[in-house]
Amino acid sequence: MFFEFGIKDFIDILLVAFLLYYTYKLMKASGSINIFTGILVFILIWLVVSQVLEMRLLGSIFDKLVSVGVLALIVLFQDEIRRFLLTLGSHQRASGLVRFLTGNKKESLEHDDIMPIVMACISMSKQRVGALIVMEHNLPLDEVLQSGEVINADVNQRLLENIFFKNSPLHDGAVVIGKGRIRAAGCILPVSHNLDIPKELGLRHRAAMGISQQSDAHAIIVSEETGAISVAYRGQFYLRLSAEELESLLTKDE
Ligand SMILES: Nc1ncnc2c1ncn2[C@@H]1O[C@H](COP(=O)(O)OP(=O)(O)OP(=O)(O)O)[C@@H](O)[C@H]1O
Repeated sequence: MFFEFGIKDFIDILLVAFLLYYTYKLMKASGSINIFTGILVFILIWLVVSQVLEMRLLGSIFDKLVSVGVLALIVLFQDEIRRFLLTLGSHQRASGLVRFLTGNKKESLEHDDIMPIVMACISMSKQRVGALIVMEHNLPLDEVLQSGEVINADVNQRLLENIFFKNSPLHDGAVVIGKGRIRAAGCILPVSHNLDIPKELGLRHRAAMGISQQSDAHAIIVSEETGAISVAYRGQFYLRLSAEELESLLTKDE
């Protein structure tokens, strides 16, 4: 019997390799790399038992475990799956196509809206005022918005500084900016449990990382301790940014 290997098989293998690599990257970002290794080992044992050794009893037990396991994995990794689909959907070309088909305009901040945010961060950094600002893009952050107080005001440097001023009742939590407006303050973000985050970065940074892993938002952090300005975006930190770096990161059209 000849083993035929065509272009379709090549694409098949390439897609599986891509899927595995992407799953690995997502799991690494969310700190669940050991679970990924465990699943791979389990699949390997399952294949050997049922396909190579053809052990029917053990094979059928493993088959049952796999069908239940798929459901368990969906529940366990709902955030990662959501992020994977989001990344696919918010890829520049894909979202461009969706906007073209639905006739929606891109909801991003204009350069004029970004400057007050950059200026506010620079000013707060100099005064060692801690801040956490989330910039909503294509994925709506309704749950996060509901956890805070509605503001619905123009993006304004002095208002941002006022919100994060130490004695302000709304200084705790995050400000969410979206659709060209300061939408809410005092918002609670999901905290990332990624074990790779350096120990010196506390809860403010973990909260920024959390929302960047679950959405396409930029999360800007001004450290109260060091005054450093950092951004979490798509599960990655950009630490100790200058004003120019912050501006270019926020205006970059992904
Ligand atoms: N889940 C969360 N959602 C929104 N804001 C949060 C969350 N967790 C913490 N914060 C904010 O972060 C503040 C605590 O920051 P903490 O000192 O732990 O962080 P940090 O990353 O070390 O930052 P800093 O360098 O400013 O100290 C809280 O007062 C609160 O305003």
